[in-house]
Amino acid sequence: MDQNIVVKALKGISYYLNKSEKRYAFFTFLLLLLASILDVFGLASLVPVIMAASTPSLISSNKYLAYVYEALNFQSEKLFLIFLIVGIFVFFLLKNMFTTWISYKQVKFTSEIAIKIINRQFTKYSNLPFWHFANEGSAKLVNNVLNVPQFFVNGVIRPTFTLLSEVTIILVIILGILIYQPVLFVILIGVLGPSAILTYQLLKKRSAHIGFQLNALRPISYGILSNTFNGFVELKLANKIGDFRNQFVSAQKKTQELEARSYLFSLIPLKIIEMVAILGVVTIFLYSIIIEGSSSLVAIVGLFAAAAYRLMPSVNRLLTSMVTLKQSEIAITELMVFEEFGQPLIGNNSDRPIKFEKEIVFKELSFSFPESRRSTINKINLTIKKGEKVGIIGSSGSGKTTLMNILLRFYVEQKGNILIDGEPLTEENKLSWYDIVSYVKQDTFLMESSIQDNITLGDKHVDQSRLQYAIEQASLKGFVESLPEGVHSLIGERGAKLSGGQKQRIGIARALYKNTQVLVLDEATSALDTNTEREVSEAIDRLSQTDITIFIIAHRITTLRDCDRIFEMDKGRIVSERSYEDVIKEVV
Ligand SMILES: Nc1ncnc2c1ncn2[C@@H]1O[C@H](COP(=O)(O)OP(=O)(O)OP(=O)(O)O)[C@@H](O)[C@H]1O
Repeated sequence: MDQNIVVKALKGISYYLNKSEKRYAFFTFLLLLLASILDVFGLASLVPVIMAASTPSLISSNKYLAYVYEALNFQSEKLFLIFLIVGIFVFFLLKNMFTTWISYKQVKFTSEIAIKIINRQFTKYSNLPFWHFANEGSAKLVNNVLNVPQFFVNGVIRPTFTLLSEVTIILVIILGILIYQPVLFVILIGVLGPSAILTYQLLKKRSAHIGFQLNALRPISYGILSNTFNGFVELKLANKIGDFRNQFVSAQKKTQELEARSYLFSLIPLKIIEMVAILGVVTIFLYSIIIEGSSSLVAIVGLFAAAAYRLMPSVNRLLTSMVTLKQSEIAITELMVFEEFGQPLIGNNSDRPIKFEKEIVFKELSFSFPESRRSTINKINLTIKKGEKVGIIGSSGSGKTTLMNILLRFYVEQKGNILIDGEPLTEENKLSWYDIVSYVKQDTFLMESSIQDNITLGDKHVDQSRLQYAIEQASLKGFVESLPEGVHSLIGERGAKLSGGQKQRIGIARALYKNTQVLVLDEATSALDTNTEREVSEAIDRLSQTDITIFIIAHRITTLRDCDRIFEMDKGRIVSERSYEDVIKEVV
């Protein structure tokens, strides 16, 4: 037996259990054990009753039956038989009610653990630092949050329960045989033991390999599907759907082959154990035929067959659980990845609330990406007064977005800092900062839901007057009023039913609905046509009347019309500071 995988599984499970859950798990295991013992007892009790029914004289000759007969003071064998048969029925009825109840308890407990793991996985992956997040890719993230916990429950928790109860039940039977029939014990151990070990050894490596490959394949299929449906328009026009289908089918083909092999591996143990049991019977028979005077062996054959008959399903379940565990080993490993992010975000709004009344200061701010040799942001010094509208321009790759990502804390500076009214932005006050800062990107995030949900990000208790204010300020009023269902109209997946300008104005409305004091607009109008640019510019005009501090990263100079100051970036530095008029003059 590979102790490692069992120990690893037990450690993996106990990692997720608190003290009382561990106690509960142990208690459930004891109940499971009791249920298995009752199972064996139930089957074993059938034999004397059937024998007594066919040969009533056994009641007086069998010392156990005779004892019960006397103890209960029965006067007629017939009545005693009826009592035994009804008794057996009642016993089976109660036993099955009891085992069903235990199964229910066990299933409930397992799904509670599953929810706990899924919750933790979600927390972990939503806490990942931004670049880890970007590196992982959404297909892998979905797999790790959704599939791996399920894989762990079905492939680790359930088989471990089965494995433990089967091991105990096998031990109980084998010990019983040892006491009752030592010769049979030796034969059983000699025949079943090595064959079980060999079967497991045969399947072990292959099983781990299957689990590993299946886990690697899942995100691939998901990724291909997600690309196909996200890039539907482009792929159709480029006539590439066929290629994507082929890739998907080929990934699925491998998955199906592996699933089939995995299923086959779950069938093999029973076949081998059955063959070995028959081989055992044949061997004992041959031995008794060839070696004369060993007729007592025939009785042993009968007993062997009976014991093997009861042991075979148990040994089979034991082996299948081990094979499943081995296949799911990867789930234990995968669940342990990024454990350092398993706790909910530290810091909360009441800890060290950010107060923003005066200024934002970028002080000697420097940042470089782990794999990059030069600084992407290089010693930036800037002071922005509250309520100022600031434009940031610069060639592609000059560091504009990176600078804003540091302001939004998706990246953390290596040197210098950003001070809000003198207080540096840190992990501790990040959540409080997020209360007052918003980001409107070129590709605004939109949910497949209503306009209201998209503006309030699914608020349960919507502040209607704030919603109306946000819609008006974002120049969405006319559009919303033209829709039959108003703010409750659905916008399609990722805003499929909206124009580019409308999408971005939803983003602006979202920022206004939230009590935003600092707004970052990234490439606000670069992807828009002239008409919608005018609409978005109108929304920005309105915003500039408020006391919201705004950073606009723009390629179109006209978007920056309302900016108080415009900074130009080059190679991670601020190289100039100008007014809109100066910039316009230069361009002209
Ligand atoms: N996740 C990343 N890992 C490594 N390098 C990155 C990453 N993101 C951006 N960079 C690099 O950092 C530099 C600055 O990128 P950034 O996106 O800030 O430029 P930008 O000025 O906003 O450009 P654009 O106007 O094209 O959006 C670029 O050279 C880019 O290749």
